[in-house]
Amino acid sequence: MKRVLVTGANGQLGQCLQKIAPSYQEIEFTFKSSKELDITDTLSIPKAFESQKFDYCINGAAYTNVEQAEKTPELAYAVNAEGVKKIALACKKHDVSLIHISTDYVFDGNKREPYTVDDIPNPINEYGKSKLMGERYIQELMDNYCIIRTSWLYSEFGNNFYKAILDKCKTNKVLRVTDAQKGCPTNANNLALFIMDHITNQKIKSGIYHFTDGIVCTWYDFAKKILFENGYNGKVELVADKNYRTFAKRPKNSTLI
Ligand SMILES: NC(=O)C1=CN([C@@H]2O[C@H](COP(=O)(O)OP(=O)(O)OC[C@H]3O[C@@H](n4cnc5c(N)ncnc54)[C@H](OP(=O)(O)O)[C@@H]3O)[C@@H](O)[C@H]2O)C=CC1
Ligand SMILES: Cc1cn([C@H]2C[C@H](O)[C@@H](COP(=O)(O)OP(=O)(O)O[C@H]3O[C@@H](C)C(=O)[C@@H](O)[C@H]3O)O2)c(=O)[nH]c1=O
Repeated sequence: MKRVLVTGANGQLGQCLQKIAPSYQEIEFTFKSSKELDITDTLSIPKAFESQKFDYCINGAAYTNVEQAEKTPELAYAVNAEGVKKIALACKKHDVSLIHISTDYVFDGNKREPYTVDDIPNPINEYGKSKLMGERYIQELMDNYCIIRTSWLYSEFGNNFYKAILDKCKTNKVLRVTDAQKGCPTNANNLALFIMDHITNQKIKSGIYHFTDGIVCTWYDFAKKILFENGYNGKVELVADKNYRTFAKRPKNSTLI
């Protein structure tokens, strides 16, 4: 019987993991929401790790609001960098293997081809910088870890671009979506399965991995697909808008391979 602790359990990935957990009878999951285990809180971390011996910790806890991170970066760093450091130290102390999720936004987007794990990160926004700092802490402190970079997550859970576009379709006749960035939309349910495959088969060694669903497109292309899948074609007009205004800079190309 393997024991797995999941942080950030009520987030998008956390809920995908909760959905598939019953099909892993040989694994005992402990799901902790942000209220039950705050990864920035030096007291709540030891409490969780001392409550029982875990084999794995899946860190689904993160500050993921890319726009807000520009305005209050200290909150993003507290969770994505210092919080991750605290989790890494606890995992090391209790001999727990850490599965941590990182992002395509650690890259600057200037490369024309897809980014490999050997490419050097150079984030251009505060969210990406804070996530890279989290990665670096894990690499410095731990031997037994797996950092999985993924991108453009969507699912039936949490907040994501797919749901934002669907919400807008309910009220807007015209949608403006940028075609100035390309990347790989990834179903968070597939990421959850990939993580569980790692745990059940112990196939991959410590290090950094890239996981996506493999299809490269722009946000505009993705929005087009979302409209099509949900019967909004012809009902809502989709306009490609290179100049869609945002607070945070985003990489032009954050395709992962
Ligand atoms: N969403 C995406 O498109 C992508 C996400 N990723 C990465 O994948 C991982 C999962 O993302 P996703 O599930 O979409 O993110 P969500 O924002 O949906 O979930 C993150 C969870 O972390 C929790 N959390 C925030 N702060 C803390 C804290 N201090 N202590 C404990 N929990 C906390 C949140 O709780 P609360 O709601 O209470 O704040 C939330 O439940 C993250 O590491 C993210 O950086 C990578 C690429 C793409
Ligand atoms: C909702 C919307 C967004 N956009 C633009 C804004 C932005 O440039 C791009 C993406 O929009 P969002 O702000 O929803 O997505 P964003 O928060 O940038 O998504 C990112 O989240 C973090 C957590 C990650 O790790 C990344 O992989 C990525 O998924 O699309 C439009 O052009 N029109 C719209 O109607």
